[in-house]
Amino acid sequence: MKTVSTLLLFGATGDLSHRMLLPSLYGLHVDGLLPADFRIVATARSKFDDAAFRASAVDALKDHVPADFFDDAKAGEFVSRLSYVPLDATQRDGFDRLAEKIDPAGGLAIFLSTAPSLFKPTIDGLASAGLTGEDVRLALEKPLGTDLASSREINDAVAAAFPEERTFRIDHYLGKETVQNLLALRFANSTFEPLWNSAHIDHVQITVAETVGLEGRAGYYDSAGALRDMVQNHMLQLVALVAMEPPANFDATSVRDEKVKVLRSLRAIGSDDIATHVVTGQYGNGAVGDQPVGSYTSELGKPSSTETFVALKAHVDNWRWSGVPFYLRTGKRMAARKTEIFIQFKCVPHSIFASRGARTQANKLVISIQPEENIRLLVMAKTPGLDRQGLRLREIALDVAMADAFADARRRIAYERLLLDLVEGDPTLFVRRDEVEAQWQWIDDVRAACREAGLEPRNYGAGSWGPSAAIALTERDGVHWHD
Ligand SMILES: NC(=O)C1=CN([C@@H]2O[C@H](COP(=O)(O)OP(=O)(O)OC[C@H]3O[C@@H](n4cnc5c(N)ncnc54)[C@H](OP(=O)(O)O)[C@@H]3O)[C@@H](O)[C@H]2O)C=CC1
Ligand SMILES: O=C1O[C@H](COP(=O)(O)O)[C@@H](O)[C@H](O)[C@H]1O
Repeated sequence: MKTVSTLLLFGATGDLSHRMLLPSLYGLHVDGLLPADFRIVATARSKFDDAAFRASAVDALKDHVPADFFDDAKAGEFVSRLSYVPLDATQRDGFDRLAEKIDPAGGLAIFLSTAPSLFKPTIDGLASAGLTGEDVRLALEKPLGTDLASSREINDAVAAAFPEERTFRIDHYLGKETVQNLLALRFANSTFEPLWNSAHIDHVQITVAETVGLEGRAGYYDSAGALRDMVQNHMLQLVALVAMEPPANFDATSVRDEKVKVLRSLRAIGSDDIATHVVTGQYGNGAVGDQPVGSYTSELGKPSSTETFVALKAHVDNWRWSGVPFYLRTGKRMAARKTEIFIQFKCVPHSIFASRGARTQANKLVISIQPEENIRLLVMAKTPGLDRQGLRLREIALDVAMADAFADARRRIAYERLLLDLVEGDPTLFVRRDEVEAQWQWIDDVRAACREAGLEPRNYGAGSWGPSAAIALTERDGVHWHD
């Protein structure tokens, strides 16, 4: 696919645009990665002219770009690429005016950073203004539906104007450097892959813990909950990357073909499994660090049974992963911000050191995605000495901090990579329709089973690691969460 010369940004005045998209585009501009003639046409309902929107974009950059990366002159150059067209996406008449701002010959990437309820009217408006031709590609932000049925409706509306190869579904976790590094770790090294299976791996843990609460998104979050907000998309993508077979190439079809096989192999959780496989929670009063924090319902301002935490035991039912539990947990207002993949290997089959009184522990691989980005392999080593009182072994860490290993590389916002791939037409790090639908299928089954079993969120103190039942979920298998 060719590089396009225009980005059309819907929802340009919104939070995501201000915090992530404009700063990412600025980063690409500063690094010289945008074509010289590249233009960004921004749109939303608010009444700005070009100059006023550019001024608001500079303000957003000042607020959200790290101070040592913000530069007045560069920001001025960057915003000269921007123009603004006020438009209500639910009204067809504004789209022709929008089309006049766009050079069709250079190709167009459209980014919908708006509520999903606007996707269909927006696509209809784009089609009526001739903005869906073969040089046009469309990127969509999550949430892509609230269940499989609504996700299919969105996908059908998109497919009516944009074929799959021109549809770019965002999961911003795929834009994170350390998430991509998981693929490098697995498939650019010969060390791990022979061990990456049920013969050598005891279990996998994936944790996405956040310290933040609702952050001004109460309406959306209360209707979604942790299972749909985080597990349906980001966490299942992490599961797919950990569990997939080696793709033949690092290209969109090969990678996504392998991911979808994993997603389709997830074992459905039924209502009889709920007690042993799912724990949900909602935070009560507590403290994150030394900051007192009110309960979810006090933040929300009304009673709610929405889960702000979920822990699950999942299985990938295929040859490679038979019998290996994948423990997943995510929550708001937890003790620390931590996104981590933890691989627990099996113990050595026989310890030659046991007769000398030494205990061995199984190896562990800890892939920290954020806020620290590092890879740590925990292995056994002999404690130095003459062993007069018996031989002692100790767990030591082979530790690589990405920030040290790649000290000269700027840490980028995930959206920088995704926006550049959109502009250049590389869909490898975007989610294909069959993946999204397989993810929804599994989540719909979990939700139906939770309803049938009458599962209610348990209370956990803000600033903790979730309800104690989440600890029991793994402990009954003899497994401890890696905190
Ligand atoms: N913020 C975040 O961190 C994340 C957001 N998302 C998703 O991305 C999408 C955007 O999120 P966010 O920026 O936070 O939302 P906001 O509510 O902050 O922004 C919504 C944007 O849509 C515009 N808009 C609303 N109604 C219309 C309309 N009828 N026609 C044209 N434009 C309209 C608004 O501008 P105006 O009022 O001027 O029209 C604004 O620019 C949402 O679906 C959200 O769930 C996903 C992941 C993270
Ligand atoms: O998509 C979402 O992700 C964020 C967490 O993203 P991260 O990059 O900070 O890990 C989450 O806070 C939000 O609720 C969810 O919608």
